[in-house]
Amino acid sequence: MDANECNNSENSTTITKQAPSSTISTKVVKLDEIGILISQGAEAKTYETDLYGLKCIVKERFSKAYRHPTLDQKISAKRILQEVRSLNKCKKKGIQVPSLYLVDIGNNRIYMEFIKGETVKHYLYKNQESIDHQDQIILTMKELGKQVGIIHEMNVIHGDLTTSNMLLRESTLELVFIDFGLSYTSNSVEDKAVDLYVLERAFISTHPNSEQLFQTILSAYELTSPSSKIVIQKLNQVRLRGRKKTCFG
Ligand SMILES: Nc1ncnc2c1ncn2[C@@H]1O[C@H](COP(=O)(O)OP(=O)(O)OP(=O)(O)O)[C@@H](O)[C@H]1O
Repeated sequence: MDANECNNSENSTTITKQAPSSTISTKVVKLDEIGILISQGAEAKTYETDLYGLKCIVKERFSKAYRHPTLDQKISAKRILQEVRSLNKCKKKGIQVPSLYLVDIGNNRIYMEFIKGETVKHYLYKNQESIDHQDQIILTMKELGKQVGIIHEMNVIHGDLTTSNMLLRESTLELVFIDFGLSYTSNSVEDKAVDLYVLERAFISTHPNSEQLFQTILSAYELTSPSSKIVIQKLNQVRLRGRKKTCFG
């Protein structure tokens, strides 16, 4: 496969330089032929496939016809590298994210661990009203707040914190963060507060009566570091701005 190999042991990722062109095949394997399309977003298609016998997920960014091809390739490569960087930083800190198997910049693809489980969105839809699941839901919300706090402490902004971008591993019910395609590095309190605001809006718009759940997330977030208190104060300002926008357009 024509790829830049990404060796993701627990602590390191190396993207190796491409082999001399005489030694590699130029045939690009079409993912439609070898995988099952499981999702198509605005920028990428996600497939489930098999890599040397290992079930995996491949995320392929597709080109945008309205962008100049060279610029398009640059933007795609930048986003892929940013996603890879964020995944690695999180992995190193012990945050549950899919392990990286291969990065294929030439074909705008990332191959990663397939997480067997369901999205937090689906889990809450099914169980939010069930008395039997309340303890597990609260545990998951506390874990969510703590993990986002650690992610922010590393100055990683996820960029798309929604309950669709968190999976619960079937075997352990561990929370796994996915989709770092819009992530970036920033130490700005404002950026972290906006990340939380996106999560809050996602909760309010997707899960009815979830104010208490979000409060549980914030309480756990607040405990992660001294600076997280400041982020929550900023969140109040971001909320006010959001309301003004909704009221006055
Ligand atoms: N590592 C994984 N293991 C299992 N399923 C995954 C994995 N990564 C992604 N998925 C599934 O594929 C879907 C889309 O993945 P992802 O969110 O990364 O792509 P996207 O194109 O950026 O999507 P979106 O348009 O929702 O932002 C997820 O909602 C999830 O159901």
